[in-house]
Amino acid sequence: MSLPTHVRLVEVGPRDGLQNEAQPITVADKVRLVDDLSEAGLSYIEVGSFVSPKWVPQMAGSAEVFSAIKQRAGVTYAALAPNLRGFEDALAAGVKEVAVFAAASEAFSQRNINCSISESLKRFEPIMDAAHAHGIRVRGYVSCVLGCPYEGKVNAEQVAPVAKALHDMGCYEVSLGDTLGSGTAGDTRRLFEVVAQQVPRAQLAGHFHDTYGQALANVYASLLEGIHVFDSSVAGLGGCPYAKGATGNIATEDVLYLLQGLGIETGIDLDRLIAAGQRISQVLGRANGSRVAKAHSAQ
Ligand SMILES: CC(C)(COP(=O)([O-])OP(=O)([O-])OC[C@H]1O[C@@H](n2cnc3c(N)ncnc32)[C@H](O)[C@@H]1OP(=O)([O-])[O-])[C@@H](O)C(=O)NCCC(=O)NCCSC(=O)C[C@@](C)(O)CC(=O)[O-]
Repeated sequence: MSLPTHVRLVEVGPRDGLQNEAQPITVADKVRLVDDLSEAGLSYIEVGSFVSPKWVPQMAGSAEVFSAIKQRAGVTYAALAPNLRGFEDALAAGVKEVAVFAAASEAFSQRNINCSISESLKRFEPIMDAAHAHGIRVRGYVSCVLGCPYEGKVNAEQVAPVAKALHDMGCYEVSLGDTLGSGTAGDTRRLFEVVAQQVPRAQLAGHFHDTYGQALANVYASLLEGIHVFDSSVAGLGGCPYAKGATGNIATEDVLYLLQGLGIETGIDLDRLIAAGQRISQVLGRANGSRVAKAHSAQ
């Protein structure tokens, strides 16, 4: 399969990245991050989550963040909603696109959203109805597509029915998440080959954590499988509160560098993106997780 000429990057740093930080982060710092990212040319930014603050305290100020960001034309600002309550809160905050999130592993589903996979899919149905009524687009996630922190190996055959269920209920795109970051390029190719029998490749995305250092190879393997949407996190921020030891998502800077080397367009300015990542890393007082940003600042 030939490589795409254009790739869309879904920036999940403000949500998937910051949700895992133990220290308090001010609304102003979150807003600055989102604005820096839109100014760097990201066209899709996951800004926050409308989840229980008891489960993920760091996302508690998401409505305030939405009301303070500079919303640029052509940029999608999205939020996670685990249930109808979350969807309604997102709607009240002016959110125009939401994401629902299921898992391919029962144990992770219980730890993350306190219900079984089938209960979660039932819970999403009223969200889909309400979203349809309000003209809101819904993206879907499947976590633990290549491994589960509680159950170990996850087969592509476990992932495909969950992805299909999300697609069938109206998610316009389903992002397959290697939450644990343990998958290899071979696993990734097989995953897309199997899932693409149920959901068109053009409606699938890759979401890779870099715990085992395989994320960039997995992006390349996905490109070879005809996937052209990837989730990534500036400065490699994050992890998952319910996947102990999992590191951040693949750094947006590193994916962008790979794509530029392949002549694939994204519309993102690498220098501005690196500056955004450096700034949030300083705010958090942690090393920048992007290899490209580190190399750039060493020059
Ligand atoms: C789904 C629930 C709410 C179920 O949690 P529950 O305890 O079963 O829910 P409940 O309906 O029994 O409600 C319990 C309390 O939460 C409140 N509540 C109920 N819903 C909401 C809401 N929407 N917003 C705010 N508050 C809410 C509700 O009002 C009640 O408050 P109380 O009476 O105790 O004061 C909970 O498990 C939860 O919020 N989980 C979120 C977990 C999460 O955000 N995980 C991280 C995102 S997923 C991820 O990172 C993976 C991904 C997407 O990046 C891909 C990958 O890498 O794999």
